[in-house]
Amino acid sequence: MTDTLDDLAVEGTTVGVRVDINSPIGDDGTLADDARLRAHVDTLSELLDRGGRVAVLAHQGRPGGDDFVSLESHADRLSELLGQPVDYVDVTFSGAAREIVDDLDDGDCVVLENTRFYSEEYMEFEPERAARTHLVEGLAPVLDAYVNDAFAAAHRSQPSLVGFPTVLPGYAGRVMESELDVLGSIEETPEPRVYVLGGAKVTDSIDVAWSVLEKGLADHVLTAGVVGNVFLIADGVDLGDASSDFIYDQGYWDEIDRAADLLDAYGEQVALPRDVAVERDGERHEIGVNALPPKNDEAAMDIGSSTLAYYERLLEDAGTVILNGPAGVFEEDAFARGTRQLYEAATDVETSIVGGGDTASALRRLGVEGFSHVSTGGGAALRMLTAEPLPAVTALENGPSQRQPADD
Ligand SMILES: Nc1ncnc2c1ncn2[C@@H]1O[C@H](COP(=O)(O)OP(=O)(O)OP(=O)(O)O)[C@@H](O)[C@H]1O
Ligand SMILES: O=C(O)[C@H](O)COP(=O)(O)O
Repeated sequence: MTDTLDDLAVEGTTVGVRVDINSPIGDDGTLADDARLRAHVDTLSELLDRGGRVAVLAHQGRPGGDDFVSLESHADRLSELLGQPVDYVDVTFSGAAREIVDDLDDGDCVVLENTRFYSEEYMEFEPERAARTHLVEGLAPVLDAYVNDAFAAAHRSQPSLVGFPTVLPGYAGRVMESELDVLGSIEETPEPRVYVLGGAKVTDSIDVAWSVLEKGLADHVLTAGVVGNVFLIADGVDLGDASSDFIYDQGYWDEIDRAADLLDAYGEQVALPRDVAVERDGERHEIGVNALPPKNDEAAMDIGSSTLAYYERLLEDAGTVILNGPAGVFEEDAFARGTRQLYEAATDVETSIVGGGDTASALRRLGVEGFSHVSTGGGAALRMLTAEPLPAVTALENGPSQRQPADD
């Protein structure tokens, strides 16, 4: 069990708070969506209201990407969301950063620079080694405690996630606590349990499928999106060149063999699309799998109506549904139907859990709501849904035993 904010004596304590505010960035290089910032408001406000001195740590993007930008606009938006000044500092662990953190007063909040501007933060380490990186060795001396609220990054073994709790008392923030609560007790959710695997992360989805079927966690796995297309090809369906080339170009061709092996081992529990939707004459056109390949070699962009009816029947009997990834190219109106209808059907299941940051924002855009839990995490949620440990959570659990008394 990890300690939470209930176990931390916050007043007068300087706390390094790792959040995940890795967000879409606009053409002007600033924040384009604040959903992930909103998620952390409860944790940050609680720490500030209880008299904490808060230094926010976070990453944005990956080196080389267009979204690999500074956290200045994130700090501006956090200031609006928290209703108090939030300073931004363009360094993370230098002498200047230490001085600013050391000078914080009770209730002050500062956002330090993008942790990934420092090369070690984009590497994975064992916690003890991560504790000896420049970031952790530089900053830890001016911190009294570490709070990890970055559930969405908890599958990474990077210094800001596993190094700090190895040298400082570590606590789960409110986002982390609620994610661990819900996703950590997957085995206790009502059965039958159905996993819906869509989207474009084929390797991750096949890993999840193997794992949940092997562990007996899933009664059925429903496939959709690019994942469904890979399974169709693995099942011997000729999807045509457009879809096949797409899968090849995305580097997923070898996954077809893994999907075929999975079908050999667990075929009866894995549901495949019965029809797909393509674009023909500028409109959505559905084709049954027996009539494939498409005559004009159009790409399969969504699951069709027969598949939806079939999947809805399987969901009617489910006690729990766990969904990750859209059923089609939801960004285009004509191909959003599969995602909207399938996810809407899932809201009727007793326990419905959605993993995947992109999926969550797709659902917001499509106006689908009513799930038991929408996770802030993509990869992290997937990993937890297979009942695998997350390095950042393990580091919190194993951290220094020294704990401070809670506030009175
Ligand atoms: N049939 C399809 N052909 C091509 N692209 C597709 C198809 N179905 C879904 N997609 C694409 O998959 C993408 C989303 O998949 P992804 O796996 O990244 O979702 P996610 O799991 O919610 O993401 P994350 O885990 O990062 O939060 C969308 O951009 C969508 O257009
Ligand atoms: O957006 C995410 O999934 C997390 O912030 C982790 O980001 P990463 O995949 O770049 O490590």
